[in-house]
Amino acid sequence: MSIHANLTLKRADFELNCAFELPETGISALFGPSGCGKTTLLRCIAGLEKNCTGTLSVQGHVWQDNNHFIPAHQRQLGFVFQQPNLFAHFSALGNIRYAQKRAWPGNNNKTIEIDGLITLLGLEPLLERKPHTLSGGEQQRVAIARALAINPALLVMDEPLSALDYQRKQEILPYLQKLHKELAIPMLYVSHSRDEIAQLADTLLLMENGRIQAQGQLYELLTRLDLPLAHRSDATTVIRARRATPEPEYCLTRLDTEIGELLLPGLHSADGEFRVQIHARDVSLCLERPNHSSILNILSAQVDTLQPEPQGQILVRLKAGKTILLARISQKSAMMLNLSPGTRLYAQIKTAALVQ
Ligand SMILES: Nc1ncnc2c1ncn2[C@@H]1O[C@H](COP(=O)(O)OP(=O)(O)OP(=O)(O)O)[C@@H](O)[C@H]1O
Repeated sequence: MSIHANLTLKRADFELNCAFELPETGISALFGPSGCGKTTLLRCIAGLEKNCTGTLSVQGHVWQDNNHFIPAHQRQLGFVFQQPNLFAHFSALGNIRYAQKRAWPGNNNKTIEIDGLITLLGLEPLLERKPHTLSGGEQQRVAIARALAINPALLVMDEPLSALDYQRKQEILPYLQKLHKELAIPMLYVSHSRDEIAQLADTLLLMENGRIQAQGQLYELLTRLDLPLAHRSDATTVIRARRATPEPEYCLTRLDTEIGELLLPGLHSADGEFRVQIHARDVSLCLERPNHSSILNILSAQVDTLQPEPQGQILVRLKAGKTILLARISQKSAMMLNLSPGTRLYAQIKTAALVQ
């Protein structure tokens, strides 16, 4: 772990008390209800809250402890806000160069090359344009490049997509996925969107009422029944495919996953990690393998836990090999199938229900 934090901040009507660790690379998502303290925690990390006490070390450098408090401008941190806040009088390239002139010295292979960054974020056609001529998503891509151009030891993003409409979000997400794959920088990403987190995060920090409620691998925390995510109406399992192979004849993609082969609509190609989401409400269960079904994705699984939910529903936590899958079915169905922990069954998921 390269980032260690144990931070406290007391306000008249709010107390932050967060202890956590972040890995050296990858995206850690900070997720929690409105007002739980996510932005306050980021401000503490950035050194913007003078009354924040405790310890924080990033990549071996102490940013604060009982005796030291490194001021904000001396913390090797890149910050991306909800609004891009670009300098209006500079071009896109001017904004990036401005940050580059103030860049921290690199250490070994961790220096970020500006040309590579421009390519990674698809900025070549935009470089000479002024911010007011760019779309919100394009401006945000420039803002991300600017934050990375200072060669940060940690990149923090506070709901970077929240000001964008659905279409612009979909345009920018692949760039964030590329950053995630290609940059060896730890990123802390705040979002209200469970969907964004499922697409981007490796690690999850769940926050509630000023505290870190749980932290761990995204895949595990999404399916833990003692945590709130599994109980939301959009509860989901994220499945990692090792490879995605297009099948043009039916406009489908065959995914080679840890739980077997899955078919996804559309044509995708990937030789490496490729994620799909399976919503609990889209998984149906049967005791015998169906032979005459339109559903193409049929997995062998075993009931791990059953948990009754409101509205006559039941959450079924399934084990498919070593992978956990959630199914939300009616209590009546669970009773008719006589489900209990250990029951062997088949989980069915329509191809159209798989979400990339
Ligand atoms: N400058 C401030 N002065 C006093 N209280 C504040 C200040 N900023 C935020 N708060 C309070 O601190 C608490 C945490 O707010 P914060 O903005 O960190 O939450 P959040 O999880 O980021 O919320 P959201 O998801 O809505 O952005 C809230 O109770 C909020 O009202």
